[in-house]
Amino acid sequence: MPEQVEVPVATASAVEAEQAYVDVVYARLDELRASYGARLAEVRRDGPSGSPQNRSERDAFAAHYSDTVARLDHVENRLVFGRLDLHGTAEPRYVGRIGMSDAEHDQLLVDWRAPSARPFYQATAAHPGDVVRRRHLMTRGRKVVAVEDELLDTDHVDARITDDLTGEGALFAAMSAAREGRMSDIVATIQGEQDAVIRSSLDGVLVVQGGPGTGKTAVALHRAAYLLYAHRERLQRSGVLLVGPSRVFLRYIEQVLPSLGESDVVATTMADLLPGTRATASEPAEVAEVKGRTVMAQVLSRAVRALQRVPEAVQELDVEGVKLHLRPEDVRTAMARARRTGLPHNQARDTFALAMLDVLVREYAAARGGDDGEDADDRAYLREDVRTARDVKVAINLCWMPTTAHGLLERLYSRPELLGRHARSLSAEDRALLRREKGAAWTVADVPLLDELAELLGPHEQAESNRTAAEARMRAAEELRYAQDAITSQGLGMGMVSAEMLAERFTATGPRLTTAERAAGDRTWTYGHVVVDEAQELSPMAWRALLRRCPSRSMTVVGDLAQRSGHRPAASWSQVLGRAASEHVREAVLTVSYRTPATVMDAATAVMTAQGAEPTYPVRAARDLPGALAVTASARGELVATTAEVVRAELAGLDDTDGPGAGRVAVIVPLGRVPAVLPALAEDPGLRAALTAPDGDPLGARVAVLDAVEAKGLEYDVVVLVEPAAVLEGGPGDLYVAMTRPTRRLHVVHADDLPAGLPAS
Ligand SMILES: Nc1ncnc2c1ncn2[C@@H]1O[C@H](COP(=O)(O)OP(=O)(O)OP(=O)(O)O)[C@@H](O)[C@H]1O
Repeated sequence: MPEQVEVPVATASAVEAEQAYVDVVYARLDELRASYGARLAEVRRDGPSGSPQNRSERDAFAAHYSDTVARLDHVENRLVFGRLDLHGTAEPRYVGRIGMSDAEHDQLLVDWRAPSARPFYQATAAHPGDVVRRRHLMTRGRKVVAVEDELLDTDHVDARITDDLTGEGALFAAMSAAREGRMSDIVATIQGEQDAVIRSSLDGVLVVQGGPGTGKTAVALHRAAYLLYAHRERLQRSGVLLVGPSRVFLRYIEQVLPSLGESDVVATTMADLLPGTRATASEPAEVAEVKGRTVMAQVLSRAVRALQRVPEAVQELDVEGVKLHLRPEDVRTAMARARRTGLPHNQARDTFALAMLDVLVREYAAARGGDDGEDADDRAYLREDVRTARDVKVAINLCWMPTTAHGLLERLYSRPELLGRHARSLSAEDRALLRREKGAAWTVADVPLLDELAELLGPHEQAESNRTAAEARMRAAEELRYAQDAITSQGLGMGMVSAEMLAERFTATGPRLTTAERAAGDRTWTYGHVVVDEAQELSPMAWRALLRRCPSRSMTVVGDLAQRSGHRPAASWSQVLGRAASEHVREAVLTVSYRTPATVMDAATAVMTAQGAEPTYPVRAARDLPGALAVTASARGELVATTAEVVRAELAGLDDTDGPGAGRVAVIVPLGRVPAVLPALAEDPGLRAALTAPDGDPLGARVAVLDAVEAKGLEYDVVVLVEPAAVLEGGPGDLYVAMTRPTRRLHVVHADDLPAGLPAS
């Protein structure tokens, strides 16, 4: 196992030769950018005028050109990273971020996702296929700084090459680079087992599991990019949904897909899944657990059904002084008819109301002395009398009450007698956990329940029209701004045309939205593929919400059961997935950790094993580093001061190795302690600047203070882990997550005893 990074030195002439090729590719990139940029400018110069049809076409072109320019801008870094020399062809094949041809249509670069790029990731000494030599090009900016060769021709096998790792020099350089607070792509160094997952078939549920740092997130993102490339027709129309554990995590990964040339993916968290609902409150884990149980689906379904009520006795209704009768048997018949439509509650109400009106109008007509020969106009008047009568409206509503998901869930939570009636399968203690005041903010665990209710209820006309009106107002304001810009930029105006007039013309064509934009705003949108990261955290109710969005069951589910929060370990993926575990599920395992040094990985495994929570999948660390694990004991009452000292020393260490200000440190503290520890550390003048997050971006600070749940999925050069015994109180998974975040060094600071399995020094 190599101890430190060794980028093989290639001959100067090889670097020079590759530089010449790389220059050609970048020159072509510049040419394409300039050409698309010019076309975009031309379309924009024509400005927002002309017929709605013209405008709509121009908008389509403008959107296409600006997408292409953005795509070309994003692939600047490491545009070319590989070369294959193949048996039987004199021309080498270059592999890069996107496919590119020169002006004569000769291929300059093969897209990494194309079938012909596959040997770059898959060929091994044992199975070289046609590959004689694989070359990794390491670049900084547009400059080739090194090349690394692997000879796969069996006559020249390099003894160092194993079947496990390809392009070790490039790989170790990537692994050891100082972290900048954002994930980068791994396109140049994808390993064989990862490539197999990335290119696995689109159909069915693929569960990708593996220990911390095995590249699950990286693989999930590259797979999304691969699927969009290989199945563009199918996925461009339906879209791809990516669900991550937190907004911070989504920011952490946000650059990866664009750098792979893909930006049309809807990325969200469970908290933000339901358009128009913001889940901002937090709640105890045991409350969330009850809300996540499958039985809640039954509870909600009963609550909706209870909105459909048959009166016990005949009711008298007054219509224009005439007494009509609402009979239980008529209500029952109308209800049966409405239920037979199979429509959600609010929509089926129309059928119910019409059927009831028919009965009442007949009685009304008879009471008014009319007969069957009455003409259509008369009947329409009679019907209108009945329909608008207050008594009738109230009675029909009482029998079939329209409502919103939010309103109903709020009533269930705040009225114990309602919950008692509909949630008999929950114990009294569990029901008490669900209780909350009206008007309290929503939590993440509420979102799947609201979504389930929205599905059962369907849109509520009044609530919906309020929302549509608000959206229309926003859109109108946007159109007005656009029109004002157009007037200013083209010197229109001068009393001839007002922004309002222009805006009115624009609205005729409506805004142009990408698939992702349309999908993100539509609760009922069904996606062509769904990727779920940190999937071990999702409740059965959350899976139901995701499955509704993916009827094709084409999903990539990524996670690690050992990293699950809380004290209820999951024995298997089928237990976690619940209904999502259909016969289409297939599992893949990633086995090598590219993040955490072996010493730290071994310590984390030992701690888990000592807690009786041995990790599900053994992980082999790709490397070790000297001094990767340090432990500092603190006097009780001086924990923060000791932590501050340790953090300062770690920052100084990074300054020395990577240059002033480079590298990131995370201080991981027990659940609930961030609000106390962060300001206390910030009192240290040596740390204040490093703790400051520019623009409030938590990933922007050089030193982050967070708990294990917030740290999920993230990584830092150095992790200072404060009081591991208390972190363990959140469950063994939390400590496992916390210990496996560093790429270089874990520094434990403790005043309490260390958890079993963690060596004292
Ligand atoms: N083939 C690779 N080449 C270079 N770096 C890699 C490769 N695979 C993974 N990495 C790096 O390893 C680190 C861990 O990857 P990632 O976050 O995807 O792992 P994970 O399995 O999702 O981890 P966790 O379960 O702890 O969240 C990242 O920095 C990633 O870029």
